[in-house]
Amino acid sequence: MITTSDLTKVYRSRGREVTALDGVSLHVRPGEVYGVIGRSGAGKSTLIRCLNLLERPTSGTVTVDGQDLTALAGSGNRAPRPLRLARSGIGMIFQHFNLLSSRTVQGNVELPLEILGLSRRDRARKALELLDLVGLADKAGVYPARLSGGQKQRVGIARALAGDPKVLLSDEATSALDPETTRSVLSLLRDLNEQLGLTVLLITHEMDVVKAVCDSAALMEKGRIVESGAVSDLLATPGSRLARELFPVGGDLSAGDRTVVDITFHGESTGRPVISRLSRAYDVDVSILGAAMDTVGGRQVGRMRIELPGRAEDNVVPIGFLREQGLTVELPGDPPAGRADVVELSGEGA
Ligand SMILES: Nc1ncnc2c1ncn2[C@@H]1O[C@H](COP(=O)(O)OP(=O)(O)OP(=O)(O)O)[C@@H](O)[C@H]1O
Repeated sequence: MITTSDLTKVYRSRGREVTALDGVSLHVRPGEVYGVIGRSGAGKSTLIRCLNLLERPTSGTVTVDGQDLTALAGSGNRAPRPLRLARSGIGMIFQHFNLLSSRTVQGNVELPLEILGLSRRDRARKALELLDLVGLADKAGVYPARLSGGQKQRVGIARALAGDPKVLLSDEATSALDPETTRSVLSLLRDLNEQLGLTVLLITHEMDVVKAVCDSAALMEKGRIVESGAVSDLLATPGSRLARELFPVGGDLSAGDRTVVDITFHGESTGRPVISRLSRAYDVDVSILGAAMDTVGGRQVGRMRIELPGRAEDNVVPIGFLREQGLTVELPGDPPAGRADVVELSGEGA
């Protein structure tokens, strides 16, 4: 649904060049919620602004729903009509909501419908439908100043859906909200994704957002995507940084004649008594250093850090047993062998 190919953006100001995007190739499948995560300055905002041509990339292409947006002339808010039309298929929500304080809630949602040229009656009907969809039907006549942050973001979402977009871009949409409101806005995004088949690309600096709602994720650093893939694949991949950050296992690495093993349980393996079987089968004392269960991307996942007596070479057979049980097994003391610079774990079509 969204594909970028070798996207670069170089800013030039006061004789200095900043490469904000450095060859970003991204593939977001129709109907998925895709999170781009990275620290401040990684290039996330630049990426999202290049996706809808609010900024023109220096090179590379952006295709949304089969249309190459970079082939259309212009950029920014005052772009020529073909780009503005293409953009009506892409909704966007913002960290600080960007509502007009002089208009009521309904007036804010009607704004893009006015630009699309709908009659007063059709605008009102559509705006009320959208407000109902986001749970704010009773706030149509209220001004934004009287709304909570979560309600303002719901208005932002209703407004973003006015042009019946297939794609919704979210620029840190929950960063200004408290944890509970964040959860309810993310759950609304997930509902809209499921009900309307909406493809959602969100940028965030919070791992919890990715954990709560994303099917796929990409880690961005210094303008580059350094790792990407379906969250469930990432969790099953030894050495994945995203997996480690999404789901830190806890427990210190101990030194000496011991082997520390990180295990990820997912799918059917979460219910099996694997550790007691391991202990019985190999007559080995297993120490549990840290463990947690959580829901990631709507699926239950468990992580555990255990310690076995003896060095790694002495534990090849018990470790093999764990792998045979369908678990992802990592030896966190070892550097990941032969890892490529960029890890791409997406399934077909990526
Ligand atoms: N208009 C601009 N002119 C010059 N440099 C810019 C401009 N916009 C962004 N940059 C630079 O590009 C780099 C990426 O910035 P960007 O805002 O995309 O990162 P980010 O990951 O979204 O971070 P944040 O969450 O802090 O906004 C930074 O070094 C930033 O200073």
